[in-house]
Amino acid sequence: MLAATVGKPIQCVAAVAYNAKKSLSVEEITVDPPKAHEVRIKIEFTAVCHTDAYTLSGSDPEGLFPCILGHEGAGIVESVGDDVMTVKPGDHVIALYTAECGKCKFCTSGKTNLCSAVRATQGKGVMPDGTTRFHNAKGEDIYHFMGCSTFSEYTVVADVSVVAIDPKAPLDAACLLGCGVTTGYGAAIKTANVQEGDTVAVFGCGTVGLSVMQGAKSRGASKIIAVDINNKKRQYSSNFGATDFINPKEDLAEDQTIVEKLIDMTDGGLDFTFDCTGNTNIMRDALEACHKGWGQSIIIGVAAAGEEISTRPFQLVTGRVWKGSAFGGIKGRSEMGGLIKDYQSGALKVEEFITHRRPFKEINQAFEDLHNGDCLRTVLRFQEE
Ligand SMILES: NC(=O)C1=CN([C@@H]2O[C@H](COP(=O)(O)OP(=O)(O)OC[C@H]3O[C@@H](n4cnc5c(N)ncnc54)[C@H](OP(=O)(O)O)[C@@H]3O)[C@@H](O)[C@H]2O)C=CC1
Ligand SMILES: N[C@@H](CCC(=O)N[C@@H](CSC=O)C(=O)NCC(=O)O)C(=O)O
Ligand SMILES: [Zn+2]
Ligand SMILES: [Zn+2]
Repeated sequence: MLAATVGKPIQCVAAVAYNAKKSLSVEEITVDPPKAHEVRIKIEFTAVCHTDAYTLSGSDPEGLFPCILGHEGAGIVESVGDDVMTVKPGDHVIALYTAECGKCKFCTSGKTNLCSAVRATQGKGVMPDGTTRFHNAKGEDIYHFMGCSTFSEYTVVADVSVVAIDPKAPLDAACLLGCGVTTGYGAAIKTANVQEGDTVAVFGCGTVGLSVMQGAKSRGASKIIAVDINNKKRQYSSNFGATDFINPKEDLAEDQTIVEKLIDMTDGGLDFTFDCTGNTNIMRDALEACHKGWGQSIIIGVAAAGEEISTRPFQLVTGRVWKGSAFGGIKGRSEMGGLIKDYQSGALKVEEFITHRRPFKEINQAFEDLHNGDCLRTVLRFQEE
């Protein structure tokens, strides 16, 4: 049965980021109906990813204000615009910040999960027609974010930016597949394509890094070394498959660098390293800890505007490879079903990342949770209990 709201604007709660470095304003906004090739979703659960905090910090060159942040969200389709063929009202869905149109040069290349269909307008905070579906009580426009804007009870996304999932999958866990878990797991099993016996080091043991570890473990990596400056991440790392944990602030001999320590531990360096911190000095360490001749370092962390990476070109001349990974190299619409199945079969841990739960109105505390060291993900619920 169609909702009574179909074709009409909806008033609902959202968290608006009016300025960088300021708390979000939890307020009532208006969400316009979806236009052609657009989908309006009732978000049930959303989590806060480190990238939301990064954009709110003002360090994102694409950050626009006022906007509605959030890109780890799951919910139920309320209505669809004309010509939407892939989802229908009532479908359980995950919003996708990496679209998949299936038709563009990128999608048809077979070489990447990046898609160009809506990326340009997505980066400008608007829908593909150049306008926004969000307005505040003063009638002012509010920008979209990463094509998702899940910090709103209702959001509108492009039809290429949403995937329907098995309705039996709990949406509070499924929302984490919208970014963190998929990103790390995919980086290990797709971008790096870790093989049995490989040695792996993961810098940064948040949701993304821990998900890399579980991907590497699923492939039978012989050594998975977790590196983090926060000792609270030691136990989490072990839970997600790490064989070793190093805190560079405590576990290095005098005058020993983390690179030297890792090379010592692995007979010359690692087959794969992953940066999951966004720190460009760590990215260099991660590359230089790779084995001469074949080691590959995958950059996942997002660095602030103006930051640059550097190393001696000799590091690459002698066979180390520097790569990046967005959304784990996963194609959201064609591959999410497989991840949901892995989660349902118990092969992929997802719920285990939910360390905190809060009602949506506590979203600002959820950003604080993120910086408190013991939080992997805070899941926010829209439904009052
Ligand atoms: N490429 C992509 O598609 C995606 C990229 N990202 C990016 O990935 C990164 C990780 O995200 P997420 O897991 O959510 O973030 P978290 O903040 O949860 O995890 C980062 C971890 O790195 C640790 N850390 C910070 N500095 C260092 C250091 N110098 N050495 C070792 N460890 C360090 C942090 O410790 P502490 O607890 O003390 O802060 C924390 O445990 C972010 O930069 C995020 O923006 C996220 C999703 C997708
Ligand atoms: N606007 C940012 C882009 C930061 C970035 O690299 N984002 C990742 C996803 S981070 C998710 O939590 C990504 O997928 N990048 C590919 C893309 O097309 O954006 C900046 O400019 O720094
Ligand atoms: Zn994210
Ligand atoms: Zn495409």
